[in-house]
Amino acid sequence: MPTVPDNAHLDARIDWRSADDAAHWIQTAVDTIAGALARDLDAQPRALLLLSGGGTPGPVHRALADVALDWSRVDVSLVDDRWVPADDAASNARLARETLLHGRAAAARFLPLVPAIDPAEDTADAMTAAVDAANARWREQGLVPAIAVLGMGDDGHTASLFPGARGVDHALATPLPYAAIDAHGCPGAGTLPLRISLTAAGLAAARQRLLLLRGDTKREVLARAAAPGPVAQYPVRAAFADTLDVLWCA
Ligand SMILES: O=C(O)[C@H](O)[C@@H](O)[C@H](O)[C@H](O)COP(=O)(O)O
Repeated sequence: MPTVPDNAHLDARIDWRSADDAAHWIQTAVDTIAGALARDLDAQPRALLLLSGGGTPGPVHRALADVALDWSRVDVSLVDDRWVPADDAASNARLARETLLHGRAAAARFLPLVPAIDPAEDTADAMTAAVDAANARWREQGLVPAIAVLGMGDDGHTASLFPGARGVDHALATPLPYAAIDAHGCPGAGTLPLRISLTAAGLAAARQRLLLLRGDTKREVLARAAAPGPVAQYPVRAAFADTLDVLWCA
């Protein structure tokens, strides 16, 4: 079992777990997420699950879909999404629908962040309206997320909080759960710079945060981020609220 990296001055608030192999990593992630949902479903009528996008979480979502939960009482929403149509290959809503929302989990209620995009509408206005709607829904739904499942880029971003992106300073300071991000010029955002993202407050609001990491590069980036420093330098630091569960595998 790989041990916690000896070069990692991990903050006491990081609960680091590493898995021997991908199968163990997936099952541990599924058990953690399902446990968080079951805990909330035991205590209240509904539970809220927040998912990220990217290339890491798909296998976990697929395995999670088979878990025997009362999925009809689960709301699934997103940590962040790209400002693309819901059927776009880059859409995190599409990723959630394709990897989680089938089988047993098809009974869950999905709450997207990005509405149908009207090309005739001013993009900035449309994104502002979508963020306002996501924040209003969060307030009206009154649900504390049972768990936010996070990823991290090699630049130390999580959600869509890219270092140096327009809107990140606001997202790290606002008490609202979602914000619009313009990551033009941020390599980590690739060709998808316009985002709606959980803010630092949104990340902190979740009862639990699970950061799923694969590979040595991400382990090293997290170790650097775990050292003291400004959140804006490594925005994954915004997820260090209270406790951050990290699950890593080579
Ligand atoms: O919309 C997104 O891209 C994600 O929410 C983002 O925060 C992702 O978790 C990281 O970029 C890591 O992505 P990988 O899993 O592809 O490394």
